[in-house]
Amino acid sequence: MVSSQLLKFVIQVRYLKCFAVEIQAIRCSRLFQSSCSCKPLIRSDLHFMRTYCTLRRTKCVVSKYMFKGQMFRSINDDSRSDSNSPVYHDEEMTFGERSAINTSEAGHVLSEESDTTDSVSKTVESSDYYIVQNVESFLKEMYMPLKKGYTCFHTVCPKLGKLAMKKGKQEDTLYVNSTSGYFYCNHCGKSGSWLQLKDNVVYVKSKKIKKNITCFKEVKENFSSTDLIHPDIIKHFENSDNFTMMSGDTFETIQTIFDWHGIERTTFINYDVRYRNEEDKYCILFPIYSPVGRITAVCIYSGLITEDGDVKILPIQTYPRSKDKILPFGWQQKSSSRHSDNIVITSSEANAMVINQETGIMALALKNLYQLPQDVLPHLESFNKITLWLGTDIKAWENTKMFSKKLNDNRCYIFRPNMVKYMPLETLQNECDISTELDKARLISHKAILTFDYLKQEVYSEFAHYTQVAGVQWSRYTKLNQVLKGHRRGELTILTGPTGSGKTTFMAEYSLDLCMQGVCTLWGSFEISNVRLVKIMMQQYARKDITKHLDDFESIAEGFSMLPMYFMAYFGVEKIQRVLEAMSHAVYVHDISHVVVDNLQFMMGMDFTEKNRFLLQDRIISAFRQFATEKNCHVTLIIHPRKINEGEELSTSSIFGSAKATQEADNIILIQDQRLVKPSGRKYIQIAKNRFDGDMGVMTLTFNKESLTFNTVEKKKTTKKSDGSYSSKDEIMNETLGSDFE
Ligand SMILES: Nc1ncnc2c1ncn2[C@@H]1O[C@H](COP(=O)(O)OP(=O)(O)OP(=O)(O)O)[C@@H](O)[C@H]1O
Repeated sequence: MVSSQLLKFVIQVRYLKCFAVEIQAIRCSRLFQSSCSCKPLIRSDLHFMRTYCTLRRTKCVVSKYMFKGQMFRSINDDSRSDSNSPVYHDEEMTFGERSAINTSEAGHVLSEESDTTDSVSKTVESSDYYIVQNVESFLKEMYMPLKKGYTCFHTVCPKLGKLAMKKGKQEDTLYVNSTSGYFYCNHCGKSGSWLQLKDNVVYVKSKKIKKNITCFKEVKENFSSTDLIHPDIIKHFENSDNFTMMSGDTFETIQTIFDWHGIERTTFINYDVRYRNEEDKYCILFPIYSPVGRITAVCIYSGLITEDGDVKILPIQTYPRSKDKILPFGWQQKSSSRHSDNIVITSSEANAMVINQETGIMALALKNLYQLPQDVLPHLESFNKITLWLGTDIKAWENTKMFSKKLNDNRCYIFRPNMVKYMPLETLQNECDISTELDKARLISHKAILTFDYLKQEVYSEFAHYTQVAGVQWSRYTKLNQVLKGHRRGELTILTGPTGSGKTTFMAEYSLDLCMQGVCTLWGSFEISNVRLVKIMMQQYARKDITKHLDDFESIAEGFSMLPMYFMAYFGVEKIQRVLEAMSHAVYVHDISHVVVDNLQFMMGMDFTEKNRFLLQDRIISAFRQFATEKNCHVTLIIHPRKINEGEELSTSSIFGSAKATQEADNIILIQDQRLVKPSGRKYIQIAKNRFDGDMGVMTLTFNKESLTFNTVEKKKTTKKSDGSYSSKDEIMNETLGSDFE
């Protein structure tokens, strides 16, 4: 809500010395509290601007039009300088701001829709992550002391006086993430975005007497807005008992059901784990504390022994059910840890407890193994050694590399594939020493030249886990798995098809399928609004027409909101630079591993000539290619095909632009739609390029109009005719082409 109220104004600033004219755009939510239109400026606002300019050693001239509550066009922008109509600074506009202006100015229907989208999904705001490059200079300009940590700058709460600034005690530290600008203040317990930080620092610094100011007034407290425990947690805890009350038999049964042999009863007690008996079902409640010792969630394991003597484990439930990221388990041991600068990050509550029980080292268990929330980074700043023990397979290795980068490679100790055979609990159960295993972890090497010995284990692991190396498998498109083998990080996929052939609809389900298996996805839907896209995806997610099942909307929305699916807050033509910035931001903050851009033509803007448009497209494709490789993130681009003759099938050369797109892509997917020329014509997906192993093929789809989903059609396999066509209409055919693919 606050961010939607953020409106921007432009002030003209004249430097005293050189009289050069500069535009300074400042955001300040305090100045504009009304939702869509600006309130006239008042005296204190002017005072604020004066202070800001004094601090920046600049002179401020406020246009009289500001008092009418209008925003002004930049005087540097000749084409706009004489107009009085509202304008926004493209690169500093948040989604909320832009929606407001779009609705009023251009008639785009974004603002209303964005709220609906937000209720079921997460929108990656354009915030001003690009300004984050200026974190350091901004803090210096504000005369804030500065120390560079592993992931954050350490400064001091702006409310504190000079003495505290000098002392820089840990309890007064303000952490500012050096990549995203996200902040956490130890003194106020508040956390928020870079914009909120900037806004508040300027505001607080403008006040001479700071005693009565509420620092970060409009910012919520970290991890929980109140001291109150969520009713869901209370409800579950009320009906539960401490492990001290548990009989020996029950303890043994629980150990058998969940295979927790080796974890001592005192360990459960130390972690304040509770249990509850529901008829023959045992529920174990793990409280999830915040780093500041506040209970934020409860994670419930349930299981039973059936009459046949089989163990049945039920799905793990976490309450409160919220789309906010769940913090890692294990902060409750922060104060009692025997190694204050050493921590292990692992994969489950049991593993975290075993590490702590056996070594005294604090261990955290990530709730989602594919996401490391940036909220925890400031709280990990004090640890000089972080050991990542996330798993023993290729997927865990990929996540380990990603998290190590995020946490700072210089302090992360990791297990390369095959360095450890077991996870901590299994290690204990196999009577191996946890400390000895932990000692095997190594820093990620930065050497430019590597020996074969160094790579050997990794290479072995790639051979040994061939299916995992092939990537995440689709659950709805098993045929796609046969051809593409899986969805891998770091690749570029191009999807093209005739206009209206269902590119967006197909890609929505394709990405949703992956996302439901933990592939964190970012959608850049420039062609259709996020609301329309989410509507399509929700139908596909629920596999039914929601208009006919409106009563189910809430439960479908709840499930959908749990998916790691994010949306770029852009619509229509957008600058490639901004899109790449949003993508980088999302990769860092939300650990995105799949970005979908629909479609490339919207990145090209309008001001290109026939001559340079191929050049422009080539540059854009190169930029996405580079992004995919550098960030180890899969990018899928939807591109319109060039005009083809009626009835002609698409091929790799039908992709709009020069040959660059097809060269850069790892995978090319074509939607062939012969229904456009004859009513009985078929529609199918053709894999026209597959760099991973060269297999190509076609997959016929049937469309379910109710749920907007595609079903693959399985029919008899037939052979390819000499003219290259297929003798059967519906089949999947693989043909190995070898590796001469470029
Ligand atoms: N296989 C199909 N059979 C019939 N209708 C389909 C099929 N696939 C998609 N549609 C419908 O066709 C319409 C257009 O689909 P979609 O927007 O996905 O196409 P597109 O190729 O992305 O369009 P554009 O060329 O405008 O980008 C939608 O209403 C969708 O529900």
